[in-house]
Amino acid sequence: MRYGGPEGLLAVEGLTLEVATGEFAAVVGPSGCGKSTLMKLVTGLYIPQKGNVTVADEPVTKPVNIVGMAFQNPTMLPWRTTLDNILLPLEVVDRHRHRLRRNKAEYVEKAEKLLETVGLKGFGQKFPWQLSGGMQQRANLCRALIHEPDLLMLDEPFGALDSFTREELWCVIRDLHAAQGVTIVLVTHDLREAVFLADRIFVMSARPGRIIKNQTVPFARPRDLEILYQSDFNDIVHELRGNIADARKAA
Ligand SMILES: Nc1ncnc2c1ncn2[C@@H]1O[C@H](COP(=O)(O)OP(=O)(O)OP(=O)(O)O)[C@@H](O)[C@H]1O
Repeated sequence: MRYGGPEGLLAVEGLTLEVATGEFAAVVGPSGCGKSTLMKLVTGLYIPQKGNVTVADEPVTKPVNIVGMAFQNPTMLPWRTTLDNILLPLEVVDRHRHRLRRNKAEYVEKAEKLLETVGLKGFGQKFPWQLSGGMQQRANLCRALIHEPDLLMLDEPFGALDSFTREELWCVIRDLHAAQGVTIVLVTHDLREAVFLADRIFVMSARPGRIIKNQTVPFARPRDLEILYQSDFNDIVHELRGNIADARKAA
């Protein structure tokens, strides 16, 4: 994938990876290596000049609607309540728009249930600016999940949070993954986050990004936060850190 025409910037090249249905994959790598580009290619926001992207056995040729996305900065519309922000994807996607009009009460109930799952019961009528950063991230997750996506793409969704809130949200995501069987791809700079949450971790090279390591995480689920203090957990984090440092040096 090259940005800005034939002479433009080559963001990723020879980038191959496969994520199985229901799997939790994490993507880590040096800053600027093309992680967000990978997310945009998978979701069909960009179409690569060379190569193929396949989601649920279909070639990606336009934005994929079985995907839910959450990014680092929750972009909630300030003039809509949290609940109305969560319902927004249903208004945008054609297929859902008609159903939303007919079955609004059903969708409101679903949004309220999601809010409860992420610990925001009763906050639906608040405006985003009345919520803390961590609460907005939680609401952002509800918005990514409202249309019951088969694939959830998370791009640094907890980056801006303090470590306690981040760990709390790791558990929310862990439980969502266990309960809904959704396939998840998480881009993160936080190696502990990757090892805590993922079944498989892909390490990318420096730009132009490609996969230089495919690491299976051996820990059984459900994982408890206590695992963060185990030496075999930290060995994996340490090794990944070395892989990324080497990739940066090689750049
Ligand atoms: N729309 C765009 N137009 C031009 N260049 C872009 C565009 N988006 C990204 N790039 C460039 O492509 C390269 C890869 O960017 P990308 O955001 O995918 O990396 P990243 O690994 O997610 O970065 P970070 O870890 O810093 O968030 C960078 O050099 C970036 O400047």
